[in-house]
Amino acid sequence: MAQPLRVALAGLGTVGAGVIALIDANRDLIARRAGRPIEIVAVSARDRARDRGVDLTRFAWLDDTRALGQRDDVDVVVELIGGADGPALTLAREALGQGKHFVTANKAMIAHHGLALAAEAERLQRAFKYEAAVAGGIPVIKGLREGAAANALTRVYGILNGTCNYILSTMESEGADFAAVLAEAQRLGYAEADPGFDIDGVDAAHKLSILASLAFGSRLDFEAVAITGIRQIIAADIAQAQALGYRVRLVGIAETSPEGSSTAGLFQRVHPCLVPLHHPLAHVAGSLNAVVAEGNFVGRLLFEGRGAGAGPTASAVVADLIDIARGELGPAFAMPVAALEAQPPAPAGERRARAYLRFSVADRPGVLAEIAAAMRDANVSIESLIQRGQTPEGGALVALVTHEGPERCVADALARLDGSPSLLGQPMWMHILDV
Ligand SMILES: NC(=O)C1=CN([C@@H]2O[C@H](COP(=O)(O)OP(=O)(O)OC[C@H]3O[C@@H](n4cnc5c(N)ncnc54)[C@H](O)[C@@H]3O)[C@@H](O)[C@H]2O)C=CC1
Ligand SMILES: N[C@@H](CC=O)C(=O)O
Ligand code: NA
Repeated sequence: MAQPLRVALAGLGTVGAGVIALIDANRDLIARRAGRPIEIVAVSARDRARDRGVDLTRFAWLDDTRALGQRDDVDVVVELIGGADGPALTLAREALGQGKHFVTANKAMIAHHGLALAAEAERLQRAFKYEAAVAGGIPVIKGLREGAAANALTRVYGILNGTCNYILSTMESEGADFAAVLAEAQRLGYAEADPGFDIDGVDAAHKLSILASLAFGSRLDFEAVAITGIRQIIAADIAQAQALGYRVRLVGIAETSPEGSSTAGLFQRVHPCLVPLHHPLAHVAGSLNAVVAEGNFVGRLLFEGRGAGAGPTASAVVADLIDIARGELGPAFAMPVAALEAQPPAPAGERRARAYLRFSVADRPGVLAEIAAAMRDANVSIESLIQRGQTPEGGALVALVTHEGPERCVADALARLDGSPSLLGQPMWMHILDV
C-alpha cells in the first residue's frame, strides 16, 4: 500500500479524543477508502496526564503545540484547540508556512481569519479544510462547495448550534430549566469552552458567515451578522409558541437580494425564531443541526444530522483527512479566494415578516392600550394578542403576533415603548420563519 498520510493532532478534548477513537476503530476501512493508511504520529494538548479513554503512548508528545507544524514526519496538522486567535491561529500559520496541509474544526478562527489562511494555503498549494467547523458531522461544507456548485444559491439557513437546540428542545419537551439543560449540554461535550459563544448566538453566527460565503461565493463577512442569542427566552415563550402552533429554534439565515431591490445586498442574521410545525426545522431536536439551501436548479436541499459531540465531529475531521490522502486539496471556499466578491450588507428594515413580541408589563389598567397604540402609531398590524400568566420579573405576560410587514415598523413600535414605566424588562422579539 502507498505511504501513510502522517498526521499531527493539536488538542485532545472532546473532538481530539474522538478523532483518535475513530481512526482506531475504522483504520482498515479508512485505508481502503483513502488509498493509503492515515496515521497519527504526534499530539499536543495542555495536560498530558489526563485520562481521555484513548492510548496516547503510541504518539510523540509535544508540549509546544506550534512545534507540531515543524516536524519533518508530519504531512497534515489537525487543529482541535479552539479560539479565534491564540495558539490555534499561531499553529495554522506555522503549519501552512512549513508546507503542511491543515485541517480544523475551529469555526471562530475561520470566521475571523479563514480567507487569509485559505489564501495562504492556495499560494503554497496546500489543503485548508474545515468540514467539522459547520454543523459537525453533516457534510454541508462539501455539500455546498461541491454538490450544489452548479447552482445559483439565494438563501441558506438552518439550526447551527447543537447546544442551543438541545436547550430549547429539552425545555420544550421536559419543561426543564435553562441552566440545568445547559450544564447537561456541557457534560455531553456539545458546548464551547465558553458556553456564552453558544447561548449568545456567536457560534451559530461564525457558522452562518462561513455558509454564506460558500453558498453565494461572497467574501466571508462575520462582522455583518446581526446576532441575538437565547438568554432572554423563558418557558412562557416556548409555551406560547406551542399554543400558536410553533416551536422556538435558534435559526441562522443568509440571503442575497439583487441590486436595485429594497433589500439589496447580503443579509445575515442569527435570531430565535418561531418555526411553524409543518416546517422541517421544527422537528430538529436535541443536538441535531439542519441546514436548508435553495438553488435555482436543484430546488430545496435539506441536510440534517448531529451538529456536535465527539463522534459526529470526528467523522467530519477524518473525512477531510481522507480527502487529503486522496489528493483532493481545494479550494477551501466556493472558488479561489481572490475570486470571491465582497457583498454589501443588506438593510434589515425593509424585510417583510411576521413577528412574535413578548412583554412583561405592570398589571394595571391602560397597559394593553399603550402597547396597542405604539403598534398603531408605528403602522404594525396585530394578528393576535394574549395576556396570560406571570413573567420572571413578576409582571403580567403579554404576547402578540403581528401581521406581515416591514421589520423597521416593529423596531419603531418597540422604540416608542422604550423607557415606558409600564414595561418591566426588555421586550422579546422573535421572528416567525415563513420561508
Ligand atoms: N465539541 C463539539 O461538539 C465541537 C467542537 N468543535 C470545535 O472543535 C474544537 C475543539 O473543541 P472541543 O474538543 O470540544 O474542545 P475541548 O475544550 O474539549 O478540547 C480542547 C483541547 O485543546 C487543548 N488546549 C487548549 N489550549 C491549548 C493550548 N494553548 N495548547 C495546546 N492545547 C491546548 C486542551 O487541552 C484540550 O485538549 C473547537 O474549535 C470547537 O469549536 C467543532 C464542532 C463540534
Ligand atoms: N458548541 C457547538 C459545537 C459544534 O459546533 C454546538 O453546540 O453546536
Ligand atoms: Na460539517
